[in-house]
Amino acid sequence: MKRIDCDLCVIGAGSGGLSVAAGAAQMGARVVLVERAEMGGDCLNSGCVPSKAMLAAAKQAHAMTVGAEMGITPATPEIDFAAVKDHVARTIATIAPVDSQERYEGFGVTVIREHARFTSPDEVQAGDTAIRARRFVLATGSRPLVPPIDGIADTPYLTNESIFDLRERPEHLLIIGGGPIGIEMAQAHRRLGCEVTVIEGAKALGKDDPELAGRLLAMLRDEGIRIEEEAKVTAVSGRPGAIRVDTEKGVFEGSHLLLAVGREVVTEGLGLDVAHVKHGPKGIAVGEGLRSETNRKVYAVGDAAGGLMFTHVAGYHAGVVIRALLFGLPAKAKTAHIPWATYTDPGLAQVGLTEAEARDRHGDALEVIRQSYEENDRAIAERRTEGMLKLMVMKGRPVGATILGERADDLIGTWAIAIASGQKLSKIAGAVLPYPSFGEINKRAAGNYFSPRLFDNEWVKMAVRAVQRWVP
Ligand SMILES: Cc1cc2nc3c(=O)[nH]c(=O)nc-3n(C[C@H](O)[C@H](O)[C@H](O)COP(=O)(O)OP(=O)(O)OC[C@H]3O[C@@H](n4cnc5c(N)ncnc54)[C@H](O)[C@@H]3O)c2cc1C
Ligand SMILES: NC(=O)c1ccc[n+]([C@@H]2O[C@H](COP(=O)([O-])OP(=O)(O)OC[C@H]3O[C@@H](n4cnc5c(N)ncnc54)[C@H](O)[C@@H]3O)[C@@H](O)[C@H]2O)c1
Repeated sequence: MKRIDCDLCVIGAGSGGLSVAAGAAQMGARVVLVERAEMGGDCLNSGCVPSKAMLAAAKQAHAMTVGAEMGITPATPEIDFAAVKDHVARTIATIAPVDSQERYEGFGVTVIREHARFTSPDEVQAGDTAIRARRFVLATGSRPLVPPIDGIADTPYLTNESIFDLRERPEHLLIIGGGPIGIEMAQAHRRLGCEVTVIEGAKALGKDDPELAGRLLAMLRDEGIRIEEEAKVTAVSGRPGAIRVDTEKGVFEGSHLLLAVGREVVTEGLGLDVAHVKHGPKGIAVGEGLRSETNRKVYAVGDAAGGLMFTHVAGYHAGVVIRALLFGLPAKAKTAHIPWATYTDPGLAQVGLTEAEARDRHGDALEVIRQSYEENDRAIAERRTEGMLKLMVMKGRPVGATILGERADDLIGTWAIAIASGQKLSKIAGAVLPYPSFGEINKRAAGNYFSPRLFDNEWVKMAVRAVQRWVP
């Protein structure tokens, strides 16, 4: 048995673990990083990257079918599904060097490619190496939840871990779950020539603003995706190519089944009880500082911490724990400023409070500003006017924003920065932006807050008249 003593042992080389290891090693800490599978974790190998690559191919295919109003004759795209998957694999391969073992070893990190588990509160075993560390970071991620549906054990199904390897086009993809995974995969597959049915037990995109999520769902239905809501699944059955899903709303039949019903945090096999690390079904029990309440040597980041499950959250967590671990400074992980986006076309993005949450918290003092894409010249030129920004404002400061439309994922960034830094709307209204850009939608919304205060204000009018009388 080899022995390593270090400052920091990071378990898991996904978005969270990689960020912690890179930051800590480059700032002088002795770091060991343990990964049992692919470097890069879920995001690179079976999450964000392959899903966005597939959506990009789908968008390209869709673009060929529209455009008559711009004078471009629509064409039926010929889709080579296996070649689309080659594009997905190439995308992963292009990004992979950034997360590679070699790169991390270049930072001075000792990388061990083994399963890690605690053997005591301050020691981890990985293969034939025992690692004693002053601090540990659990960045062990999550995996697709497989619910105990009747018949699931005998029915072939796909998850995000297998769907990107499928090289033949599913004739009819049934998707259980209308969250971001289900909805992104639904549009990608529909535009790549599959019949798609989404079976959702409650409301699809239920974590988003119901009004703008509802508009998006209507557009997806117009593209030919069947989305059944309030259809709780009672049983599944079938064989490859012939799947049946029984729900309280009826029976659905298709050729393939994708499970997209949420994630579960991986806690078993880690020796958490031996290490006295409290954990539950939602993940490792940590406080605001992401530190275990029962073993003060242990921190958890990313999906393992059981909160919002996004790559940028894992990266943010890394910054929080590095501050505490390396400099002993107090640090808290907050959530109010965390944005997210669903990368459909058009996209749906959120930061801060939704309208309903803001009304609950602020009551009548809340102002909701709406800005349609229809008034944006760039959106008109590109025939992408089917969008809307909803801005929740309290006393001149944004407290939430929801955007449905082209480039929603980029546009939400302005509001993420504004909310994180407590900026006033006047800063955004006063910004000079290039014309014609989609970004002007944000500026216009901020301007709308001030327009009635300036233009419908008798005091302003009186002041202007008075000054004009005296100006030479
Ligand atoms: C289909 C899909 C699409 C997504 N799209 C987006 C998106 O567009 N944007 C976004 O922000 N987020 C997206 N996400 C979420 C994002 O992928 C995750 O939030 C992110 O990967 C979490 O990073 P992590 O480091 O916490 O965990 P992971 O990336 O899961 O990494 C955990 C690592 O720990 C390793 N590990 C676990 N246990 C052990 C052990 N005992 N010993 C050694 N190694 C271990 C695993 O092998 C894994 O590599 C998506 C997720 C899915 C499934
Ligand atoms: N664009 C992005 O950033 C992105 C994309 C994909 C995934 N993700 C991350 O991955 C996480 C997991 O995504 P997800 O879509 O799997 O989970 P989710 O929890 O967001 O959605 C799962 C959906 O499945 C439904 N459901 C659960 N059990 C069901 C059943 N038995 N029958 C029918 N419906 C059922 C739920 O009501 C819910 O709407 C997300 O919360 C997000 O954090 C992010």
